[in-house]
Amino acid sequence: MSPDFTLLPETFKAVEWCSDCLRLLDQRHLPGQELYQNCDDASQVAAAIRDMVVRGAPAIGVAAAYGIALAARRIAQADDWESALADDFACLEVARPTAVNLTWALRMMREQLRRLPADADVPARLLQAAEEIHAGDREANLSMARLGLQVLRRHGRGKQKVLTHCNAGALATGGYGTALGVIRAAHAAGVLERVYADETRPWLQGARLTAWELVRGGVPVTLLADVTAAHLMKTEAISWVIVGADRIAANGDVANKIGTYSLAVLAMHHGVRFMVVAPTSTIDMSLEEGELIPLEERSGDELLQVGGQDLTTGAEVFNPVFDVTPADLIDVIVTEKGIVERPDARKLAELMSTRRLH
Ligand SMILES: CSC[C@H]1O[C@H](OP(=O)(O)O)[C@H](O)[C@@H]1O
Repeated sequence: MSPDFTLLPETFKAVEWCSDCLRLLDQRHLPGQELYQNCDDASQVAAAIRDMVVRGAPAIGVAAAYGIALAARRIAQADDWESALADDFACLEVARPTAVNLTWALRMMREQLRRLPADADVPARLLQAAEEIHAGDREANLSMARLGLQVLRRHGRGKQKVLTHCNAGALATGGYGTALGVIRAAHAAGVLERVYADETRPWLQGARLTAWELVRGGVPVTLLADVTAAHLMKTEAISWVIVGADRIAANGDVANKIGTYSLAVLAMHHGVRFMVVAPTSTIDMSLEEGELIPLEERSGDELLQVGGQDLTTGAEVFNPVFDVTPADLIDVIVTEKGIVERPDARKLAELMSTRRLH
């Protein structure tokens, strides 16, 4: 019997609606400080997404949905709501390019707006739609945690050691986590010996966020430099690499935090299984393959300003913050709608045509 790990306490909320504003845990200051930023309008939410106050594909989508709800509350009355909200949708849509959950959430909000009757209380109904997107993501996290635990049990015996990259936890989602949701469930079920977390340069999501989340959750975690991953797989019995995703193309190629592709190549070389955990809101069936996914490049300052030290030398800086892992390096994609082993275009199309939820 799987444990009822839905009861595991969450001691923080990355994204929270607070009566008349959106409260965001400012992830730029973790782990040292738990500071919050309140957003009153869509442009503030867009800036928070762009500046990574809030980050993580599902969390970005949830925040953007609340951004539209905030915009509608400020407008209050409109004869043509689509026109009245056009600039708000536009500023949110361009906040970050890779996580498809952003455009998915805004599409859901736009479809909801178009379905509303003429006499609807639009601000109230759009807030309700944003809250449903938020709740739906959390439910999806819990479904994926259960399904991912089944996969770990199917392929392994006893307590397992896993490696994760970046942060795909409660901080990156509507609550609980995708990759870290599976890891939390495995720990609660007694099948996890230890999580190894890559520091994930240059933004250090692993060192600053994943380590913080897992220690607070009582999950045994060891932090390592990204460059240590190869040695770890060579010397330790790592059974899985478990990561999140920002966009999955129709053929199963996965865009995720920079460094994920190299982990997949290392995992193949060392016989370590590779699991991607992502809600179907991360799957972009409009893109045939991963090379079509827009990969964000961020300021070179993220590499040059390290620990208060300025590493500027005049050298050019290349700072892509996502890469693409081809489907043939992925053993399983876990979604809330089901598990896809050895993903390919046919299997993903079949999954996306499924309405059932686990
Ligand atoms: C649960 S998806 C989290 C996903 O988002 C991260 O990127 P960023 O921190 O830049 O928003 C990373 O790719 C994670 O895997």
